[in-house]
Amino acid sequence: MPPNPGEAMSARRLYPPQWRLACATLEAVLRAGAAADHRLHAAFREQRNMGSRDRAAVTALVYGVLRDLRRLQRIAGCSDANALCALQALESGYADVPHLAALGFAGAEAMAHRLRVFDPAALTPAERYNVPDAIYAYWQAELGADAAAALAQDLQRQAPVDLRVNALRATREQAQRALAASGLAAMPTPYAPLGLRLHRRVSLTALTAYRDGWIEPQDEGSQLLALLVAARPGERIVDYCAGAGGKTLALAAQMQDRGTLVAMDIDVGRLERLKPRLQRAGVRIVSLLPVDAAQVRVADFDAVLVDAPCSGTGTWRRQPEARLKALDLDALARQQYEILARAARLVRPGGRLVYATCSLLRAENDAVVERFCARHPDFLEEDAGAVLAAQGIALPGRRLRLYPHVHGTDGFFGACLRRR
Ligand SMILES: C[S@@+](CC[C@H](N)C(=O)[O-])C[C@H]1O[C@@H](n2cnc3c(N)ncnc32)[C@H](O)[C@@H]1O
Repeated sequence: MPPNPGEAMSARRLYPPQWRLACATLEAVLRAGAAADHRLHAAFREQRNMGSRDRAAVTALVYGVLRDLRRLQRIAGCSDANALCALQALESGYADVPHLAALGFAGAEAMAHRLRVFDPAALTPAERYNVPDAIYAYWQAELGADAAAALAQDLQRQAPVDLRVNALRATREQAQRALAASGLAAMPTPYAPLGLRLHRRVSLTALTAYRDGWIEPQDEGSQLLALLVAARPGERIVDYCAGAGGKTLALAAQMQDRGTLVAMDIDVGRLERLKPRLQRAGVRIVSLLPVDAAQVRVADFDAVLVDAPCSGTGTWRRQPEARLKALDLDALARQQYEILARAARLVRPGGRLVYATCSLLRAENDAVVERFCARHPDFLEEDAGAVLAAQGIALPGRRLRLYPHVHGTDGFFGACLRRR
């Protein structure tokens, strides 16, 4: 925060098109539930005259508000997008009061005053860390006050850019050298053997290593979930909720592009987005099929991964607006159980079933696995930590639980089951 908000004469210049686009985007996210990144991508594509600085300023304003929404709403006393953008601009030094007034925002002086007199001690921890009250109370009860605060604080931060090196094209060291040649320092991730981490955002599509299929953006935690499948070359595997295929690509690389890999999803539009990624990665073993396609036989696969749709609480670093979604946890858990039970039919006797989410809520994780095991005595749970240990990864625990404040990854959950 500038020392005296509203009088920061050194304020960076915020141009009218940047201000208008930031306010309009925020309005769409808050009122219509739009996804901020989609909205911004579409706007930047349309407004070709916006350069990288414009885009960076708009993105910083919109995400700055979304990461800190509850605190800013308390200060503003309202949820008006312009008021919230103005507060963010004042605090981050993007604009001062005269500048905001020149941009046409009439409440600039009032917002600067509110900022000056606001007492941060008036905030509850849930407001300070921008978490819905019910979820914060749940984390406090489950993890304890200190861990809940550490988790919530980390979920407010910006995530690093994690990459998975495509072992079909390059080793981690080769990819690291290629990125260094493009001026990017990439550090090996602590747990995932093919992960690299960048600490600044770059346009990946401009990189030769990306265009040549050596690297794919993928959070380290998501890479670890794919490793729970322990896929081997020549196996028959289904990625039951493949979406745009982040984990399908990781599985294909584990399988050295040998065997059968079926990527399914209820939303075939998402699967379409996988096609160019498969081509870039040099993967040929993947068939894209709608969920429960007739040609997929039951009890015919060595392993099935269920990366279930969920609340996404573990990914709030990347999608801060996901906190705004009203959650019906009972309905989500029912859907997750049903998907897991349908997918389980495909597993052959002796085969593996992996249940994964990017949720940090027991109702979507342990409770679903326990309900499934209680109703499917032909499946036994195995030790997820042992599955990873067999691949040289030290993350002990019967179920994989990844937290940003502990592991530096997004939040994830994974459980390993085997059919008798
Ligand atoms: C967490 S996302 C998958 C992300 C993907 N595995 C990845 O790594 O990029 C969950 C996916 O489940 C899909 N889905 C929702 N309901 C489903 C169902 N009944 N059967 C199969 N897939 C479903 C959604 O369309 C969504 O793509």
